Amino acid sequence: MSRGIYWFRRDLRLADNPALERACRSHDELLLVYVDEARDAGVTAGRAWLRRSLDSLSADIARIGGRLHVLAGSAERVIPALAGAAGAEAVHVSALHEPAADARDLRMAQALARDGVAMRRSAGRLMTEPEMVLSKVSTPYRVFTPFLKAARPGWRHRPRAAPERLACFGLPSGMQRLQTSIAAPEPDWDRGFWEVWTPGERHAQQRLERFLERLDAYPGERDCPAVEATSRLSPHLHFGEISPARALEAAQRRGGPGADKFIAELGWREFAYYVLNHWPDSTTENFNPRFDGIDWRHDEAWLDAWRHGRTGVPLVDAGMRQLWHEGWMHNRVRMVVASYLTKHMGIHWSSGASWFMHTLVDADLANNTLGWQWVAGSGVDAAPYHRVFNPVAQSRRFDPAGAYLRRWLPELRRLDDSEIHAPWETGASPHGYPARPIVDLATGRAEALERLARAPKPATTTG
Ligand SMILES: Cc1cc2nc3c(=O)[nH]c(=O)nc-3n(C[C@H](O)[C@H](O)[C@H](O)COP(=O)(O)OP(=O)(O)OC[C@H]3O[C@@H](n4cnc5c(N)ncnc54)[C@H](O)[C@@H]3O)c2cc1C
Repeated sequence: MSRGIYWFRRDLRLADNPALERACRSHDELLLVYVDEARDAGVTAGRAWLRRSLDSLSADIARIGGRLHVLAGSAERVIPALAGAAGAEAVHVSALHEPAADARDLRMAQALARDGVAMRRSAGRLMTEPEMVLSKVSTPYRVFTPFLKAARPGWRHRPRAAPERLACFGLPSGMQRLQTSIAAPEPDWDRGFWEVWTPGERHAQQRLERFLERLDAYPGERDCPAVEATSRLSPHLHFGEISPARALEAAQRRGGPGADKFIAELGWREFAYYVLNHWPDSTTENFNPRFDGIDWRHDEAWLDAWRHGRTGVPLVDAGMRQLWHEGWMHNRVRMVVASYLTKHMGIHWSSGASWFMHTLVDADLANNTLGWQWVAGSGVDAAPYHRVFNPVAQSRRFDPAGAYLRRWLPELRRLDDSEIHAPWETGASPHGYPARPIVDLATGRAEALERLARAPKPATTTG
């Protein structure tokens, strides 16, 4: 009788999960576990999602005869102890493709090997192995378009069905004390999330199907925050409730210009992981060292106004309030709020990135870092620093009727379309909303450009 352990991480699904398929093929019985290591790491939107996603996965597993055990502790201790106590031959995982997590997997594989247990890692989270795609001179790509051109031919996919039955064995004796469950946030600040989201594999698949019906409109409407034109698959992809390959294959089957655009966006996710793997320091360091010399502003009151949607700039405030309420923000608005923080307010991108990591249900180290460094101008293939998004022009262009602003800023609901994007211009700012932007748009832009001009040019550039 061969026994294996399946350790779920960010692959919270049964279908199209190569690691799980391999585990089922390799053993007569499995022990299915999730190790909750972040119990003391504070409350985040992602954790609120995780709680429901694990409930959904547990129910799906139970339907096919298995059982998921959620255990508390450090995985580096829990997994080898479980393997030893259960007499498991192997521990199966999907690769995470985050440098720190991958280094830990390597340490764990070595520790397990000393006890005669194999660690089997399978791909599935990404469609591109970051190490496999290199330029002609064997260096990593720094620009998205050539990366996509090189990577995309390798994105082949044979969808895998979910296992029909799961034969599971129970926790070895003495291990029951590790069982835990993730507590609901207290107070229930996450309640707005569940008006728009349902975590879990089944809902991820349904969201994909609903999106495919609107795929033709995606290229034309994906920048309009008032329209539900994008897939909203990001939290499902982050937690692995659906594989990127499944989304790719479905879009390819559907075809058309919408499919090409959507696949390119999936490509940005691949690129973000690629950059993270080749430049692991980019999560904390400016990719472009010139940005180290910028005199960033440290202003808690400004940061607080930005976080809570009180800057006096309607599109920025609407975005930050959507983020707080839904745990998600439209991509166009993410760019605008990030630009306002880093350029107009002169606050370093890491402050915004860390707020996003706490408040987004799709908070993802790779995607978030790439997004912030891109907007700030400090990243790989970044927007040029002198590109300062004008939040009023963006608002007029992408939300001309102010529907998005009215949804999130009740104070401005009564303003007409000509006033709502920049209420201070006509003296229309209603009581209860800042009378003018915390940083004037023209002054903030000029100061941002001066700030960069003042930063000394480093003698050499890295990377
Ligand atoms: C400052 C900033 C921070 C961001 N932080 C995150 C984050 O923490 N987590 C996250 O998943 N995305 C992040 N993004 C990227 C992007 O905003 C979201 O992926 C997108 O809004 C999710 O909505 P969607 O699923 O409807 O996207 P769709 O347009 O339907 O795209 C499909 C999928 O492609 C991927 N994708 C799309 N755009 C990007 C992009 N620019 N970079 C990387 N992947 C992309 C996502 O996985 C997305 O779910 C950030 C962008 C910016 C500008």
